[in-house]
Amino acid sequence: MHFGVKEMDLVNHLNDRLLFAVPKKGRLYQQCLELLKGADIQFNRSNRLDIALCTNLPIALVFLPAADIPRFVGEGRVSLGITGQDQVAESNIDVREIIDLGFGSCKLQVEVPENGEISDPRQLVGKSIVTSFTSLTEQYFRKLEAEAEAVAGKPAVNGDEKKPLKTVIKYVGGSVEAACALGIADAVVDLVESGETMRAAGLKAIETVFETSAVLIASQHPTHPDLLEIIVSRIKGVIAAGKYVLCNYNCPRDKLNVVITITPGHRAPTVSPLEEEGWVSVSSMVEKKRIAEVMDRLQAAGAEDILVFNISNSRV
Ligand SMILES: Nc1ncnc2c1ncn2[C@@H]1O[C@H](COP(=O)(O)OP(=O)(O)OP(=O)(O)O)[C@@H](O)[C@H]1O
Ligand SMILES: O=P(O)(O)OC[C@H]1O[C@H](OP(=O)(O)OP(=O)(O)O)[C@H](O)[C@@H]1O
Repeated sequence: MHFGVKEMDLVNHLNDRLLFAVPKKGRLYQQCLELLKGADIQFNRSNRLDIALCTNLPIALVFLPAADIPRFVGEGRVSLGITGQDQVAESNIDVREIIDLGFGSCKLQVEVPENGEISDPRQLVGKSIVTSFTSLTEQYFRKLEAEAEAVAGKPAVNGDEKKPLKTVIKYVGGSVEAACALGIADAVVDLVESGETMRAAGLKAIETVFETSAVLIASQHPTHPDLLEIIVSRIKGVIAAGKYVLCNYNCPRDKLNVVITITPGHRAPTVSPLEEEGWVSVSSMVEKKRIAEVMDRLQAAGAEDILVFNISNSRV
């Protein structure tokens, strides 16, 4: 971390500000910046400085590794943060998960050599596993070992944390996939999105340990609760705006009963009379991923002039 002299100056200006932790690089970085822009959280970040004061709100952004953000937020001095749900679960730290941000989706999976003998995670009990997620991996193998004991008819305490684990779990900080090829692991537990990295390393996934996406987290005791609520509702608005589109169409009044069941809207659709006798115009929010199917159904039900608009921001 680069807390230089300038940052020490900045630290002295932090007392009256809500601290908001954002990943300093990596997979979540770019989308976090877009989210902050959407929520109109403006800041200037000097080159290589990991603290930036917001210019339009009493907030300071702190740029930290995604893996460390749950700890900073859990300690309470940093009130808000964005990181992966995997990092929150791995850290075992008590923070409030506020909203699933819908990006950074991937799966923490058990990966083994594509052409090897292992095809079932139970074959890995007692073997060597390499991962950056040692806590989640240990929990997973504790459960697996307890199940194996139960099947063997021995008394099994489900996931007993005091019992030594037979499976060896080793930590590496990155390039986890290389561990099998380098002969230090029988399997790895790592994040998979497209599967390209895994396939390039000659590995295949045999089990999912955890499904994750980016999440907004808050400290249990935030320093500026009122400001926190404002930021949270701005971010919720940006996320909702990205999930929905606005659908407008015209239809004969006698078809209204049918079409509004297709576009019930967030609360209710807006229906306005048209100048043409017997016709109405309907406006309704629709989930973006369902819009093509909704347009098909509207057309089949007699709607005309169907128009779809992006929503740039919202408070719903
Ligand atoms: N391939 C991926 N697709 C989507 N989200 C991912 C992917 N890899 C990681 N993530 C999410 O991003 C978080 C941070 O991962 P990333 O690998 O970017 O961390 P980093 O170690 O801080 O960055 P870097 O890998 O550049 O050192 C992960 O905990 C996970 O929630
Ligand atoms: O399934 P894919 O789409 O190929 O993505 C998966 C890869 O992405 C992440 O690493 P990243 O590239 O962020 O670098 P890292 O290994 O340094 O963490 C993850 O650790 C995998 O290696």
